[in-house]
Amino acid sequence: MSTVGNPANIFWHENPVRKVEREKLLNQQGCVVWITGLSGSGKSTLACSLGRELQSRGKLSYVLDGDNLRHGLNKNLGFSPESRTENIRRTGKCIHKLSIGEVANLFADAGLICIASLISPYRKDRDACRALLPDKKFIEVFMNMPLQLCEDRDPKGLYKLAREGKIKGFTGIDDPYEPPLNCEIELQLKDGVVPTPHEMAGQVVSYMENEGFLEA
Ligand SMILES: Nc1ncnc2c1ncn2[C@@H]1O[C@H](COP(=O)(O)OS(=O)(=O)O)[C@@H](OP(=O)(O)O)[C@H]1O
Ligand SMILES: Nc1ncnc2c1ncn2[C@@H]1O[C@H](COP(=O)(O)OP(=O)(O)O)[C@@H](O)[C@H]1O
Repeated sequence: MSTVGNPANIFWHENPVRKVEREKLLNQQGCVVWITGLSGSGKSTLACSLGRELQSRGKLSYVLDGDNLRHGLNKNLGFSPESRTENIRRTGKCIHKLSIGEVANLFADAGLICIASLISPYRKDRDACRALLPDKKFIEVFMNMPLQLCEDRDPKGLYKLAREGKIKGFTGIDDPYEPPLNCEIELQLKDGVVPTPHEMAGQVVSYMENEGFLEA
């Protein structure tokens, strides 16, 4: 009888190099910055700006972008509620698909600052990713931009297609986005103006500095 997939026959092998040692080497705390928000709200832009800012401070980060991962790791996934959940967190039903939450957790364990940028519309999925990580190592950043702004931007023309009924189940149009209830950072308009990517990245970096993530 095959024992493949039987957790009873799988054992944890301890790595002699501990996470704190890796963090000391990098002089930073491994963590996940999880950027959530509507399509077009600026997630990828913030992820890039934050990555650049951290790099300039000598901090090692890596971006996991939903759109990009759907070209590779998760290319067989669609946008049904089940697929979105699978994209973000392995449900255990499908052994071939990698969960971004699990991957982000591995990056954080490696000592990196993992920047995950996904719509991640469902609260339960984000909370499940949070639960994968040690306490306070999951920094949820909510891109709280109005739907109208995202739709006006529509850089890929997807909102237009969704309004025309040519894409079904589009987040914010005919599929829900559940805003976070207790995120660490909320980014929003200031006096009706969108902060620059640099300003937004600065807000995240300030939080990380204050919370001690940028030193071992
Ligand atoms: N139905 C539907 N709803 C929402 N988004 C859609 C859809 N179909 C395609 N796209 C494009 O896919 C990008 C979102 O992928 P994600 O992996 O971040 O989505 S999710 O977290 O699994 O919901 C998203 O990219 P971003 O604009 O960068 O968010 C869209 O370009
Ligand atoms: N802070 C910002 N100020 C002005 N334009 C922005 C800002 N952030 C993003 N944009 C623009 O909005 C569009 C969508 O941004 P993007 O980062 O692709 O969003 P998402 O990853 O959430 O879909 C892009 O054309 C981008 O240049």
